[in-house]
Amino acid sequence: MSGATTAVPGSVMRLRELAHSAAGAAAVRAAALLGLPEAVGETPASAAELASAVGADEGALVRLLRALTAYGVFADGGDGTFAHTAESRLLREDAEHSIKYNVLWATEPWTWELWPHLDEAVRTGKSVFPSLHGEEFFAHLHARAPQSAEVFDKAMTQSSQLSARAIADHLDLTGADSVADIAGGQGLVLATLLERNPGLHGTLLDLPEVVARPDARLGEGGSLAARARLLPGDCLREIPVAADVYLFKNILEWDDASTVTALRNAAAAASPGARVLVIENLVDGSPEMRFTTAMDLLLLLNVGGKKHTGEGLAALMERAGLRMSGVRPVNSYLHVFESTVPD
Ligand SMILES: C[S@@+](CC[C@H](N)C(=O)[O-])C[C@H]1O[C@@H](n2cnc3c(N)ncnc32)[C@H](O)[C@@H]1O
Repeated sequence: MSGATTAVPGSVMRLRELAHSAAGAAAVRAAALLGLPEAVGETPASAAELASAVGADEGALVRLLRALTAYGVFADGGDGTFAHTAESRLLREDAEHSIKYNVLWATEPWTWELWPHLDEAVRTGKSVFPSLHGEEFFAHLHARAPQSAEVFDKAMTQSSQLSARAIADHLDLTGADSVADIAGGQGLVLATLLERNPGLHGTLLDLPEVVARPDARLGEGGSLAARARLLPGDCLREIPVAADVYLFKNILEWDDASTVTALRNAAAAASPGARVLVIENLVDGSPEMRFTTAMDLLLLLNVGGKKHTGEGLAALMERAGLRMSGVRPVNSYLHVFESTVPD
């Protein structure tokens, strides 16, 4: 090549990269599905070794690794070898803060079907899921995509692993005898709270398919089973549990009417003075706006829901008849909205 080169403006590159960002999502999903993060050990491995370990075409695998290294997922040793980075280690299932299932969940086949309909969802303000699949998202998942539902449960558990200790450090449950974790997934947060507060009893309410696969400590024979109750149910219909503290973590992400219904259902079951704590990452309080706003759009597409602003969430809690008593950060990205059930 010869002659002067004209630099492509940064804005052109940024917009092109944005338009092709599905390739990054696909690459990170492929790495996880191929088992590449497990195949790369503590010392750099050659492409040939990796291709043989994961059963891939070497030339194509080099291209995948090249794409991933451009995102900082794996490092190119420059001599035909590839090594782990902090990001690629998080894709290992055995990593301390693994987010492998978060990555798989965010890139499940159903997400690829939804994104092209974003303009339609923005026009209507409604989920496109029922018109595409003839049923609501969670019903569809449990009835027709049980493997995807399992990925979802594991993803939620991995997300909670990142914050459960901070939540237990943060929540002062002195004086409380009972806590109900509403839509608490497999119960990692509840188990952490019960371990931290030896006198506390807890109820885990979630959909039947989810409470059927609880955290091992809460299930039959588990170390906390004597203080735990597993309650299959639908919190949008009823929350049939009396507790001193009701916890809603990363669940009030439906349309506003459903969010208010869930909170009202808790208030209806509670005695005056019971605490209702909502833990969320916010679209106006997150240092990770690209992540939070992406989640916000995905929630619009799949359940017609949203991530909240701090003001918006507090307003919904008040609309449900709760008395707000404060908002505090739990860590760099989660906030706890504290309220009580009035007399
Ligand atoms: C985003 S996850 C959050 C799980 C958990 N609170 C956490 O932070 O790890 C949402 C949870 O809500 C549950 N869920 C969805 N709709 C529900 C409903 N109507 N009643 C009870 N649980 C529901 C799902 O099964 C899932 O476990």
